[in-house]
Amino acid sequence: MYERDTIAAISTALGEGAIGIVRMSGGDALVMANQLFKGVNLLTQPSHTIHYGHIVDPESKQIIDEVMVTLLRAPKTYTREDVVEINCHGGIMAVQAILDLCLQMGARLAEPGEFTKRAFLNGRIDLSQAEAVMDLIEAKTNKAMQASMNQLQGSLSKKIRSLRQTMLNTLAQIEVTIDYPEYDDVEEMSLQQLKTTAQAISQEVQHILKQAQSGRLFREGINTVIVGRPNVGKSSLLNRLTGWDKAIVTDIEGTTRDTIEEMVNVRGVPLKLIDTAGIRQTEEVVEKIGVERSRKALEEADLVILILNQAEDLQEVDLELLKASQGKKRIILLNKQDLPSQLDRNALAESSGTATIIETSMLEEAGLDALEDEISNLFFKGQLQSTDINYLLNSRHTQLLKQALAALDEVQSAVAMELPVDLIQIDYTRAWDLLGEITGDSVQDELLNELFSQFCLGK
Ligand SMILES: Nc1nc2c(c(=O)[nH]1)N(C=O)[C@@H](CNc1ccc(C(=O)N[C@@H](CCC(=O)O)C(=O)O)cc1)CN2
Ligand SMILES: Nc1nc2c(ncn2[C@@H]2O[C@H](COP(=O)(O)OP(=O)(O)OP(=O)(O)O)[C@@H](O)[C@H]2O)c(=O)[nH]1
Ligand SMILES: [K+]
Ligand SMILES: [Mg+2]
Repeated sequence: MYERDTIAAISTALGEGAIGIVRMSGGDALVMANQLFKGVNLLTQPSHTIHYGHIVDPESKQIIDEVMVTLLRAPKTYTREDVVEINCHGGIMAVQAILDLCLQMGARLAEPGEFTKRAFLNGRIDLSQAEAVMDLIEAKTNKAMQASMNQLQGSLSKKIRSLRQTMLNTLAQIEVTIDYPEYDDVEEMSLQQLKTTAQAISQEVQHILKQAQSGRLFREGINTVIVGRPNVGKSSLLNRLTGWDKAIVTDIEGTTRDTIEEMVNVRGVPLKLIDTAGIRQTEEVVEKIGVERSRKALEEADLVILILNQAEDLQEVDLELLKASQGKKRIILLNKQDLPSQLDRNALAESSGTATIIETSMLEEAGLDALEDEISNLFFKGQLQSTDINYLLNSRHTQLLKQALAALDEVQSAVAMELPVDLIQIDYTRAWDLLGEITGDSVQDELLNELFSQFCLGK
């Protein structure tokens, strides 16, 4: 069924490493490798064995490298095809030379992700699992890695399949209602029931989308932007949280000219911390651009840390920033507590709403614990534990889920309008299909087959 050509690629990072792997997959992988390998006859060796020997250029007879060759016969392999892995010396020369020899033997250079694509095409993993492999490779935080591992093990697929199963049951009943009106015991599939299922599924889909939003935060780090007027202590905060003097701190206003990013881990919460140029009216060209970037960073933030200097009274820019950050998750710091207070707390209360206010002194390193507590509270408060971050959605998944939601909405309003069942069924089936595209399960014909196999009518 899977007579695909044999592909080859370097499967380890190019660069100086101790070992590099050239991997081949396909029906001719073993034969090709055997032509290059001087050692035992690979063709007669059992599967899942590893063999010491040399790679020799069959034309020049030149020894290219001393290697270990792993032999994996279909179907218990990564791609479900025959796989050979040539473990050679690291660096660029040996792996490249051995890859070239594989290509000379007739293998084709694999496209990016093609081994994993074959794992999908040959049915070992589904689409969302294949996508998880890519996420795993790109994971930058421990939590991100756990999340993609969950996905790789099929958590999203499992969830989607169970939703589709529920929908399928409803569809099956409708089908019977339409085609076999004489079965009056199943004819009771009321429109109301259809609506209820659509509602339930729609809630679940919304839940997945919401969870995934949190998942994204953990995968990429929470975009945390430090804003405030010049000299309030933004760069000082960045340095305190990162534990080293990443940003320049001086008593000169406008020291930070451009946004500075650093990943930090606050009580297990990964933050992409962004220090910005102090916001003020300026005609200075470079600073002006910096201020623009600060405002943009504020707009894109998942979390805003707004710093005020409590040794001065609130200024227009402070009020403007309080307003601009209103709709966001935010924490307000009253910095420079070591200095006499000048800030009118009542005026602040009017503009700060329900935001948490923390008193700090970067100079004396005071209030940082309270800040870390608050950050971890904001993101862990009951709803989010690392083990819950099951779903990693890429934009394809998100699109499909949103489209499915729209279709389910249509179902609900069609029911409200008392449209005929077979019309409503179209939207319902569309939602079912859209969800199926996430796992790669959706095929139109499949719907009918499944319906019949599920709902054995005995005719
Ligand atoms: N040398 C090497 N290391 C590697 C990989 C690889 O391809 N080669 N992997 C590449 O990503 C990862 C391991 N992932 C793998 C996933 C599935 C199978 C596999 O053979 N699955 C079969 C048989 C399982 C079994 O024996 O029980 C299957 O699911 O049918 C192999 C590796 C990480 N380390
Ligand atoms: N007394 C006192 N001084 C502080 C405190 N935090 C920061 N400073 C000082 O205030 C000055 C400005 O600090 P920065 O961290 O550079 O301020 P900033 O907000 O990054 O300033 P810009 O980059 O210019 O916008 C420096 O001299 C710091 O040492 C504090 O809590 N107390
Ligand atoms: K400064
Ligand atoms: Mg600064």
